[in-house]
Amino acid sequence: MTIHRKKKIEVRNLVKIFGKNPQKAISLVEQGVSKQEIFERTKQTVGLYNVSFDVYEGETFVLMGLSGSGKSTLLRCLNRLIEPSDGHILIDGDDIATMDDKELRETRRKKLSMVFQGFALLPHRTVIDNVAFGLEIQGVSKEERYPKAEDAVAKVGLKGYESSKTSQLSGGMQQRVGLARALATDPDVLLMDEAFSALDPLIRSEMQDELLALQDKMKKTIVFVSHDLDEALKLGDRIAIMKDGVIAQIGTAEEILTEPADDYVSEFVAGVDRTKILTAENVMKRPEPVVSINAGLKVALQLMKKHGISSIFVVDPEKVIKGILFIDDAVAAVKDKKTLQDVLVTDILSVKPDVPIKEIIPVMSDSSSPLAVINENNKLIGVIVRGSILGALAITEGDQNGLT
Ligand SMILES: Nc1ncnc2c1ncn2[C@@H]1O[C@H](COP(=O)(O)OP(=O)(O)OP(=O)(O)O)[C@@H](O)[C@H]1O
Repeated sequence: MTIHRKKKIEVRNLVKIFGKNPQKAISLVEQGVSKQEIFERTKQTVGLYNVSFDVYEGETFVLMGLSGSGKSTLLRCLNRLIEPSDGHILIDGDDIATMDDKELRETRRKKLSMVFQGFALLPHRTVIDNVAFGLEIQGVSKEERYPKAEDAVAKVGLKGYESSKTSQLSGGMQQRVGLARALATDPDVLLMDEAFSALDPLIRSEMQDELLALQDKMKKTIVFVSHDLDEALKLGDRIAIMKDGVIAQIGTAEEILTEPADDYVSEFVAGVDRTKILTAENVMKRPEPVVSINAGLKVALQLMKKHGISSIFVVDPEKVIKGILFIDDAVAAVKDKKTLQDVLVTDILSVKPDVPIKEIIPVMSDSSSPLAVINENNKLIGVIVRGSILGALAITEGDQNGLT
């Protein structure tokens, strides 16, 4: 079944050249001249070149890349804080790039909100006033502003702090105020520019968790700029890796880790702890062979011998897992004239498909049995053996993280 998701943002052939003579720079980019050389020859900076991508409704899309790769420029083109040199940016099908001032103001007001790294708060005003301020500049009446601001303050966990001055709050709390101010207008699209980069690591991680929890409920479309790969992998439904003003790859965390588009992306993700990102689903094999609970021991034994395996999962006709049969038990049972049911081990190791490998490795290293991957109805959907994990991590024998 194909799921058709609504495109919220469509970026087409977006170009941004900083400087007075963009055309000269564009013709050099087209000839494959590097960004550095273009700058040396023309004094024009290639901010973005021919960038195209879609962001789906309800998606968290992360723009990721080294300093100067064009992330902020791209984000700021989306609400035209930076004017694109060329290309199209459709939001719900309407092209931001060609709107007149009035249409642009209206679209920003109704659909877009931005959260900045430096919080951009008014330090001597209270929390509630800062949040309401976002609504005030949109022309929302005072009667409407304050109830909306209170809702937003509660959403980000700052209930009780409404009358505190923002200058007296910690960095994490200030960023919550920044987030509340952006949420108060109930935008469809949140643009977040390195929103958590100024926070220390623990608070930052807390804010990331909070955003994930909020997003679970709000289902906004979020474009999030980060130069931190761990943050990108944690937050992004999909990630665009940028290099020198172009997108090197777009994909889910798993896609980027397992199928990097080029050497640049490979190097970029080389240091990532894959065990945190890859899940049971990414490393499982097809559950074959399995044996039916209604089959005899002899059939089970034949299957194990034919496939050279020492155990086999036993399922009912609906593929619901019933247990595991070990070859030694099966051989003994045939001799003793027992049935499959008599020697079936029902206490099996199993995981759900979304469990990270990090949690699976200790389980596997304590046991030689394969691990069953089951869905919410207890149907067997995959099997994990040690080799599948090692293969996915592509680690060498001397470095098996407790798997030996
Ligand atoms: N106003 C400007 N005038 C000239 N060049 C600019 C301007 N803004 C950005 N640039 C250049 O455009 C390129 C992309 O910059 P941008 O700020 O988008 O990168 P970034 O990936 O967001 O980096 P960072 O993480 O450091 O913010 C850089 O080479 C930068 O020097």
